Amino acid sequence: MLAAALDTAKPGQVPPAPILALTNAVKLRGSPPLEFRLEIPSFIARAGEFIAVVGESGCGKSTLLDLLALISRPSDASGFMLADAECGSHDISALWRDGNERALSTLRARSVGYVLQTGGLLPFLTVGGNAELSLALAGRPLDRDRIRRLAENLGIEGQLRKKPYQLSGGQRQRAAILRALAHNPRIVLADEPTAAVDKTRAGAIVADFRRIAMIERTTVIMVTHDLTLVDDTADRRFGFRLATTAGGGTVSTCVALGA
Ligand SMILES: Nc1ncnc2c1ncn2[C@@H]1O[C@H](COP(=O)(O)OP(=O)(O)OP(=O)(O)O)[C@@H](O)[C@H]1O
Repeated sequence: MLAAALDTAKPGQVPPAPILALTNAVKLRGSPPLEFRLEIPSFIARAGEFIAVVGESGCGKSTLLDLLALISRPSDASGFMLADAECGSHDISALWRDGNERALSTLRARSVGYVLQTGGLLPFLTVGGNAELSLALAGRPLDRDRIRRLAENLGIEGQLRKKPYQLSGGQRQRAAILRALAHNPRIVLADEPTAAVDKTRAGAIVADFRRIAMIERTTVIMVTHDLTLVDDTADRRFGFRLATTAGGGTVSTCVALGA
């Protein structure tokens, strides 16, 4: 795995450059005294890594993903960088500070893919149509060969003409992964992508997801409450350390977990 390769890199070998780096970030939710405060001292992702974010309900996993997806603005951050294939590095803090919604939404569409717990596919489009829409929203030319190849790798090439309601739960999640990868984003954020399927199917889906992302050199950041699901898959893991403030609020600190 990539992390293992990095750990054993010979002196002088340069690890892949970060494509996403968030430093000394804070996100506040709610208001005192029952405020929720998520602290992220350092979250760095490199090309092709599969990173698991693990934690109990309410610890801030979705809050973290929304920050990384450029959907939600950090309350504070000393650094926030996203490297885009087309235009190089972007200072995301500056884009939020300047209210540059246009640049943020372009980056979101081009550089980020999202897999939701229950698929999040548009119900009125076919599986193929959902994937094609990702390319269109990212401003990329239609590439049916790419979509077919990804679908074959995910074992759903026979489902491309079906609508989401005509699929099984596992097929729907595979279709959501197809949609998230279709436009060749640098990063795919997956929020409990296998929550709706049984454990055996979940393991197979995560393994296929990891294999394809590695081929594509796409970074995957996957949220799960089940560490065993990503034990053999993840290059690195992040968790959350929770503390209660005197006023009854919560401080959750996102920390790297040991290998
Ligand atoms: N709009 C809001 N106002 C105030 N607090 C909020 C708001 N939304 C979420 N929170 C609080 O923020 C904390 C983190 O929520 P978040 O959804 O990120 O947790 P999570 O780890 O993804 O949980 P789950 O696994 O249950 O989805 C929770 O304790 C929640 O109560």
